[in-house]
Amino acid sequence: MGILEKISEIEKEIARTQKNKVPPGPAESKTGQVSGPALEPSKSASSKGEGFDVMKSGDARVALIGFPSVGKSTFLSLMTSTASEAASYEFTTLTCIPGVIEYKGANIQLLDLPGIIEGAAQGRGRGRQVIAVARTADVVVMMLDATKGDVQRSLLEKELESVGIRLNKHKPNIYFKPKKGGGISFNSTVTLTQCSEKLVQLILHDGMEARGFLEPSALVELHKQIVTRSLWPVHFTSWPPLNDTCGHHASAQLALNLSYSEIFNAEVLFREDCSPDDFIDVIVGNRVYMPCLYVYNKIDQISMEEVDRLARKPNSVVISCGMKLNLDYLLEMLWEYLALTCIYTKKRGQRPDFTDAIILRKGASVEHVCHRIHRSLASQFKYALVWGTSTKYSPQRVGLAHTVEHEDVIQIVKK
Ligand SMILES: Nc1nc2c(ncn2[C@@H]2O[C@H](COP(=O)(O)OP(=O)(O)OP(=O)(O)O)[C@@H](O)[C@H]2O)c(=O)[nH]1
Ligand SMILES: [K+]
Ligand SMILES: [Mg+2]
Repeated sequence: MGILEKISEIEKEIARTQKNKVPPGPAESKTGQVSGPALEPSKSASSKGEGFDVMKSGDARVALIGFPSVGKSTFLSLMTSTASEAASYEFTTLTCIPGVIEYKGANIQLLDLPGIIEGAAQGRGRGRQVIAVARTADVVVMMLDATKGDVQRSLLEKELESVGIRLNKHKPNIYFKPKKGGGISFNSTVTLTQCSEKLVQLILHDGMEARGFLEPSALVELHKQIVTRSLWPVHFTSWPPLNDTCGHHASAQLALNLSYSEIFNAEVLFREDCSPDDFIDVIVGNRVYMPCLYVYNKIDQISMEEVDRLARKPNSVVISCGMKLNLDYLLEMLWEYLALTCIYTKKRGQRPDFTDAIILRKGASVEHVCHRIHRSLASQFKYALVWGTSTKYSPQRVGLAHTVEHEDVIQIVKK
C-alpha cells in the first residue's frame, strides 16, 4: 500500500470510530471564530523557560506525560509555535518546554516534558520532577506509542497513582470528619455495594480489629495497594509474612497492623457507592483528581484493526504526528476535558459582546471576571447583573463572590 492510500485508509477508520465519540454539547465559540492550531512547525527554537519551574501562563495548563520517544516533542512543535527538539533516541528532552496552543480564543499552555519510565515516582530519571509538574496541570495528556500502548499506559497510571494523582475520577463524595469522642458514626445515603460499616471501621481502626475480617487474598491485595502507594501515611505489617500465606495457609491466623493514626472517633457519611480505596483516599487527603486524555501516537505504524481497537477505548484519541492525522479531533477533545468557562460581557442598554469571551477556569467568581476586565474594577464594583445558568433569574443581581458558569452574560455596575 502506498503512503497516500494508507493515510486515506486511516482517515476513514478514524472517521468511523472517533468522530461520533465527541461528547455532547462542545463549548462552541459563539463568534464562530475558531482559531485553529498552528500546525506548521516553527523554525524558531525557543530556549526560554527551561528547567522545571515554568511559570503558569494562559488560561489553562496541559502536561505531556509519556515514555521516551513516544512523540511528545514532535507534538509540541506541531501544535504550538515553539520548537522542541525531537529525535529517535530516548531522553532527547531533558527539561520542561512550554508552548502555547491558541484555540477558541483561549491560550492553552502545553508543557513538553522528559520521558518517564517505570520507577519515575521513586525518582528514576527525572520522574519526580516530571510528576510534580503534572500535578500542577489542568489536564494530563498521556502520550503513548500505539505500537506498545497498553503496557506503557498501565505502568504510567501506576506511577501517577502512587503519588496520589487520580485520573479521570472525581473526588469521592464521602463526608469524613475525625472527632474528639463518640466513636465512629457511620451513615450512607445510598446503597453500598463495595463498603460496609464493618469495613469502614476496619479501615479506620488499628490492626487487631482487622483480624478475622479479611481473607488472606484480600490482605495480599491490601498490602499491594499500600506498597504501590508509597506516600501513604500507612504502616502495614502482617505475620506470617504475606508471601508465605498467599494461597497456602487459607485459614492462617493473621496479625494485621494497618494504621494511619488509628482513628476511633469520626463521622462518616457515604453519599456515593465508593470503594474502600476511595474511602482511604478521603482519609489520607492530599489527592489530586485530574482529567487525563490518552493519546495513542504513531498510528501510521499499526494495523487498521489496531487503530480501531485503540480509538474505541474510553478517554482515548488516536493520532499520527508524523502524518498529521486526527490532530483537530484531539484539540476538540482537549477543549472538552479542560471544561473552561467562557463569559461574555454586556454594557448597559447594549447587546452582549459575543466576539470576545473571557475565559476562566471552572469555579471562577465574578471577582475573577472583574480582574480580567480591569485591575481596579473589583474595587469600584457595586453589583453585577448575570444572565445564564449560574442564576435562578435572568438577569439576577449578584456580588463579587458569585460563581459564574459557562456562557453566562455579565454586566458590571460600578459604584
Ligand atoms: N512513525 C512515526 N514516528 C513518529 C511520530 N511522531 C513522532 N515520531 C518519531 O518518534 C521519535 C521520537 O519523537 P520525539 O518527539 O523526540 O519523542 P519524545 O516523546 O519527545 O521523546 P523524549 O524527549 O526522548 O522523551 C522521532 O524520531 C519522531 O520523528 C508518528 O506519528 N509516527
Ligand atoms: K526522543
Ligand atoms: Mg521530547
